Amino acid sequence: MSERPATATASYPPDRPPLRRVLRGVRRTLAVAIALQAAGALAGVVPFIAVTLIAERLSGGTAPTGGRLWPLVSLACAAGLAALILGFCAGVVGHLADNRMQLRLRLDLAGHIGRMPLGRISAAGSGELKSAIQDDVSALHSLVAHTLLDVTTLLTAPALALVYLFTVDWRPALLSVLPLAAGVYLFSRAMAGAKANMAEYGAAQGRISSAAVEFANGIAVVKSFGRGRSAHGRFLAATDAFAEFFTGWVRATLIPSTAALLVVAPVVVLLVLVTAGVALVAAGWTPAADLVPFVLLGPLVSAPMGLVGARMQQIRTGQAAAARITALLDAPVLPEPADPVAPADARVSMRGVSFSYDGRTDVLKDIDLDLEPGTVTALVGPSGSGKSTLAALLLRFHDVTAGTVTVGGADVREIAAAELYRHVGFVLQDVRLLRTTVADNIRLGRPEATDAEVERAARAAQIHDRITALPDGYATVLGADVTLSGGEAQRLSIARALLADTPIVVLDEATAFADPRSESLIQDALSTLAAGRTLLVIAHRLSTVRSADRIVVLDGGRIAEQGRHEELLAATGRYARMWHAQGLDAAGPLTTTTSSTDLSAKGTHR
Ligand SMILES: Nc1ncnc2c1ncn2[C@@H]1O[C@H](COP(=O)(O)OP(=O)(O)OP(=O)(O)O)[C@@H](O)[C@H]1O
Repeated sequence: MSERPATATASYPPDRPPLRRVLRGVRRTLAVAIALQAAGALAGVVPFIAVTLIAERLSGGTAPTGGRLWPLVSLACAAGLAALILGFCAGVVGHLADNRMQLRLRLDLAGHIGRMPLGRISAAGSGELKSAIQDDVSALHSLVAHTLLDVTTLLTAPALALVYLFTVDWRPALLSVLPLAAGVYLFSRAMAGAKANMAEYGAAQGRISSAAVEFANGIAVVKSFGRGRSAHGRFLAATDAFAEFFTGWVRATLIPSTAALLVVAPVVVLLVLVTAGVALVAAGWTPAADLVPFVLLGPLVSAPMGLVGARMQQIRTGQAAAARITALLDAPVLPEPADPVAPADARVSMRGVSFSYDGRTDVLKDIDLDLEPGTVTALVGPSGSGKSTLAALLLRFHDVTAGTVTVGGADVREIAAAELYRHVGFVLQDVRLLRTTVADNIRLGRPEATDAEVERAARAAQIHDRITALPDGYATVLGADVTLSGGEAQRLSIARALLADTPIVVLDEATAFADPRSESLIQDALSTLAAGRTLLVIAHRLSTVRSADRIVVLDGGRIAEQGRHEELLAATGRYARMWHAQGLDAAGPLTTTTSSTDLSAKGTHR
């Protein structure tokens, strides 16, 4: 990642239109493809011209000789062959440009996403990122490899045919322009308001897909409350609204667009030219022999117009994809320090820390907090009080809006990312497992770890027995061969953190989804992980953190109180109220039946 340019954004000048920006670096190759395509399209018209000349000579009254015709036949064949070869070469060069563009865009997107704040990446979700890297880049394929070349043909071949016809006789030449002019007029009427309608079309499609996702995600919950039938109400409303909008749009454009296609259809153009041409010949304005080129070449002038609508649609789709890609490439990245410093120890300190997601409302305000090496600090507080956000700042998922977060005396913004994650590890609720072997999943934080070290970490995390029961043990590929339960995945992520052996660990203590046995295994694994490390734990159940070295109570983004469990209980403040509200007494759980093992119970702290 560090070998890539300082920022991908710098190489995508923001003042240029998105399409120009994504085509950066392949514009010359693309220009060559377009030139080849134009030459091929022009060569493709030559056989028609040659045939009209042959017809002229055959009908000229004098007996044609082979010597006068063969050069034209040869010219027609050679031009036809050249058109094929040039068209093929244009296609190859266009696809080469497209390949290079796709590869570069995907690398740039991957590199850029790698440098974006992790918090922003989690918020975007895998769907948005996948659709930019995969779908939008693929949408540009049609544009670059096909549409631009097709448009070149649509513009060049009719132009040459028209120029030739004007050199023959301007009167019928003017006639052959008429269907094209009528087609352009009708087509522009059909396209009136297309921009606004396309925007509404995209928005309506978006509403359908979000309603569909919501429907699919929520169906289990909604059905379990016996409201299965109403679950798809929003989805149906979105599809109905879309159908209504689309029908209205089609109704308004159906007549002009059908008429546009009709007037440029080759058979219609032919009939118009023959009728008007015969009238011109009958009036003595045009020699009869001159009609041949018009009959042969006239349809070539207008027929491509029929393809314009589809090609314009592809261009719009490509432009929209380019806009989404450049918007992602413009998303701010976390700046990497120019002169990185290394943390001296496992001490964490926050001073005057405030943070805002939207730049308006602070979700953390003026936080001062110290985590002493080898101690357990629990973050507690109501939902939305800022616990996860505070932990995310230590992991540098986001940068603080004000104040500083230091690790071992160094500001996290001054520590190189790789160095920071050698010091700070995490086990979060939402465990992400890679589609690779169990062993490689555990090795993520220390790729050079031996098999024995991987197994030792797995044993300590209480997951070894489960792994050996998998079809290929540690070589089992997750996701493909087998899927782990939530509790198992969390123990595997604890094994990962144990192997990475970072002196500081951020832990989102979440065992709510686990059954009592799994929870007790997780608690044992967490206790092993906690031993000797600086631990910041987001605690949802106070019973698990009562022997933490310090409990910090967050409320509304501020530290409301902090201290040891007994001190906070004695203070009869917010913590004491939360403790009692969870059905606990001074000694521990009153009503919970889950494990009483707590995070610091087994730990021998450094
Ligand atoms: N990615 C985000 N974008 C915008 N606002 C966010 C984002 N994540 C959290 N928030 C907001 O920040 C505030 C603090 O949220 P946070 O998740 O840190 O609280 P929490 O104490 O961890 O809550 P919980 O216990 O429910 O997980 C909340 O108001 C939340 O809505």
